[in-house]
Amino acid sequence: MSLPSSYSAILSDLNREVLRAQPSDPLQFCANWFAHRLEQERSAARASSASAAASSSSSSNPARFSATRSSVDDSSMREATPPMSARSVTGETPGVRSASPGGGKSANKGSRPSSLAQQGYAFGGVHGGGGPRDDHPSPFSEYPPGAGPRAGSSAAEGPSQAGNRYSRSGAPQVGAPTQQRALAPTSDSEEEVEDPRDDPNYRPGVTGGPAFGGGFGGGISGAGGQEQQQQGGGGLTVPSVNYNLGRRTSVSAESLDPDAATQALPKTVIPKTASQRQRIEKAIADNLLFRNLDEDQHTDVVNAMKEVTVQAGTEVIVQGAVGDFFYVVEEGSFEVWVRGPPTHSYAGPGQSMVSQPGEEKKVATYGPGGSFGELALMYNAPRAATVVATSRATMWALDRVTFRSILVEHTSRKRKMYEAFLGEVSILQELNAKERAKIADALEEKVYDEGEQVVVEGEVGKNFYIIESGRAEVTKRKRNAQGGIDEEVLGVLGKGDYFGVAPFPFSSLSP
Ligand SMILES: Nc1ncnc2c1ncn2[C@@H]1O[C@@H]2COP(=O)(O)O[C@H]2[C@H]1O
Repeated sequence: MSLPSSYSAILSDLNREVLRAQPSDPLQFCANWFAHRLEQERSAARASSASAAASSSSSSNPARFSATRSSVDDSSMREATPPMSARSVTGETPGVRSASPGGGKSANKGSRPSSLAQQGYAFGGVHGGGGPRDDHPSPFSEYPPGAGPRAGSSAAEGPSQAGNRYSRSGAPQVGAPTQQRALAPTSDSEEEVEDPRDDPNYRPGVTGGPAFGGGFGGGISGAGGQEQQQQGGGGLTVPSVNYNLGRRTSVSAESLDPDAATQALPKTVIPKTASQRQRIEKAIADNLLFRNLDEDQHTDVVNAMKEVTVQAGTEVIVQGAVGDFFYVVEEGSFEVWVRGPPTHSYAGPGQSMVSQPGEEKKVATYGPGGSFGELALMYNAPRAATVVATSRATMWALDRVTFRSILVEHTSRKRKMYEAFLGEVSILQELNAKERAKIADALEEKVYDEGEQVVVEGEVGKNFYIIESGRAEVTKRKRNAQGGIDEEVLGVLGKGDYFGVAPFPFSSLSP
């Protein structure tokens, strides 16, 4: 009996990479390489099936974005629309309200994994800034059994301990669905994905930021060494988790095997009852990340989710560890703690250096519908914070490979979708393709009903809006002779026009 040729080919590729990289930790290198390869192949397969579906339907069905525009952007609207520059407004002073039915179907609202593609797959090293605390039990220890500082702790420790240390101070905000129309960077969105380095809390050694606020992201890691691989009806392939802490997690890039895209790739499928599926749907209903997915992606996500129940005091995520899972909270509450970098003091000649662990601060809380653990998965960075349950809690965990392959695919689709549109927006004309791609990542489509206010005169503006389709009136309140308030229409905006607070880097281009 001989080995399958595809397997031999994979091993040849791996051997080549090992020879080239000469890793000091070959086992970790191989683990990373396989995980990366799997992500690439799944992403390519998704992209390939999506483009096949798109091309097979393209004759009768224009691209989604065109279809969106055509539904509202009729010729009369175009004629009624003055040149963009003349009608563009900045700032929040005038009110802007939708003047026509919100056009298009909102396809992609959501996440902004801006640096994902830029980072490629260069895994960051695990750094020590604020290592894991040693006073909380964790059935999800991200250490190999017996190897981590918390190896001896018991998962059964109860709420009393957690109650003392982690008094919950507030519920996470879970955004309700809104009627939307314009495209806005999600700079103030709870579920925005940001490069962790942009976060004010970011500091070297504590990678990551609160990208999603109440949003998403979480990581499990093979359930504390309890589980190295999950297997489901469909042949699950979750690489071993939790086995990386303290190891350098770097992967050298390899080219994508073009044939891989056409191969049937294993997906993570964890068998579930109908009621479990319903519970997942309810838990993710308000999460922007999941709202963006197409039907297949949605199904893949639900299939791959694993139910996890923890006791109060459990550290689901440990700062500094390698992240393997993203979590959505179904029930219960969590606190997020970030430990700052350690300080070092030196008393003088002959004295040794004294190091103090960094201060730990509570930075967020989560409750039902909240999600966490996305940062490490999106940015291939160590966990940016410790997340601890403050009550008994039930979560749904999504493995790293499924999370990344779906998100990466989604990101590239979103970029393609908005590429042409953004190229036509006057304020963005001077940007290069890469800069426009970054903006595409940040866009969130919102659909507004006719008459609905988008920004309100006098209120502090947070977003920058570009009109994808439809029209919006710019109005200003004026006192009339009778002492009442009239709304004077200053202008009408149309497709490609923009208003609101222009974020860097194009604020300098504002008229
Ligand atoms: N201020 C914050 N800094 C870092 N992580 C945060 C913060 N607020 C919430 N989190 C969440 O805590 C998670 C810890 O694991 P991740 O770094 O994967 O993703 C992180 C976020 O989902």
